[in-house]
Amino acid sequence: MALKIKVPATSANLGPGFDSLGIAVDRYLTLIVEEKTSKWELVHHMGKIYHDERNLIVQTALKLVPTLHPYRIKVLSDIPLARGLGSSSSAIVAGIELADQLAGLQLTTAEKVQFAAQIEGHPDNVAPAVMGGLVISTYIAEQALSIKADFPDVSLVAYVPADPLLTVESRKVLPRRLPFKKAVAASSVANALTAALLAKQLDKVKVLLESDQFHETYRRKLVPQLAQVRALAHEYQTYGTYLSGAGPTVMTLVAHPAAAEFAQALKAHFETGEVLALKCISQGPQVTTLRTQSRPEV
Ligand SMILES: Nc1ncnc2c1ncn2[C@@H]1O[C@H](COP(=O)(O)OP(=O)(O)OP(=O)(O)O)[C@@H](O)[C@H]1O
Ligand SMILES: N[C@@H](CCO)C(=O)O
Repeated sequence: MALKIKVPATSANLGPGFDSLGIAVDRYLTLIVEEKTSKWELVHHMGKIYHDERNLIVQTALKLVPTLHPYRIKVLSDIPLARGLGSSSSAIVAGIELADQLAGLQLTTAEKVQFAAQIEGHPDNVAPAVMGGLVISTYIAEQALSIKADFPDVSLVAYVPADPLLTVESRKVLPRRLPFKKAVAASSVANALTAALLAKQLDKVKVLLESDQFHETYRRKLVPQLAQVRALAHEYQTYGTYLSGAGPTVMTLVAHPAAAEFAQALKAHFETGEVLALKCISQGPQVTTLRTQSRPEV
């Protein structure tokens, strides 16, 4: 028997919800856990990602259970790496599910989010990767607290630039401090956006999603495509454009009937990069047991 673990991609921040808001989207990291081996062996075609115990998936699993026996694992992914779609969070959550399954830990959802957030450094991507849907997170006394909600029924169109941008680099341009008045104003925009999303008031979502004062101002020099996508989006029936995670992906909420046309317009506008039609999904990780003879569908 082999084990299959499938973890969704995520899009964090949603404009002003910096380090707090995130959604799960329909791209996946998939592990096929095959057989016990003498050393960890990760079989993949993902470029400069470790194939041995230094891999983030295994590192995470070993942090939970240092004595975990090594396995050969096939890793498949359609999540672009270091592009703002939560690839590292999916790897961390996959590592937690791996340890949970192999060692029979029976971790709770809250324990998985807490552990994943400790490794990732913030809960906004890992929480929806564990829980699915739209998740609003914070820390209270160093404990991650995450609330899952429905996301409005809209299409998501992502413009994924060709060049990667590591989160660690994109965080370096952020200010170390914000003046009190500015912090109050910025967090009130985030509060109102959360309310508008929950109340499905899409007309208000648009202006709030595009009024972030925490990070986009500082990061726009790293991602000039943000302003370009936003300007183009204003010509279509859209509900706001934001920098997905730490960038460089730029995400737009689009009314279903306008999604294909807007995606075409993005493709025509940019000579490089990729345009992805996505949707928010309510399911978190899926774990299934496979018969070894059958070829797994991924
Ligand atoms: N499947 C994987 N296996 C092992 N390591 C991975 C995997 N996916 C991502 N990583 C690691 O995570 C790094 C990218 O993480 P980073 O936080 O910079 O971007 P991201 O998670 O894709 O985007 P964001 O956090 O902005 O949504 C990769 O360079 C790699 O080191
Ligand atoms: N909130 C994080 C998401 C990327 O990990 C950031 O914007 O840096």
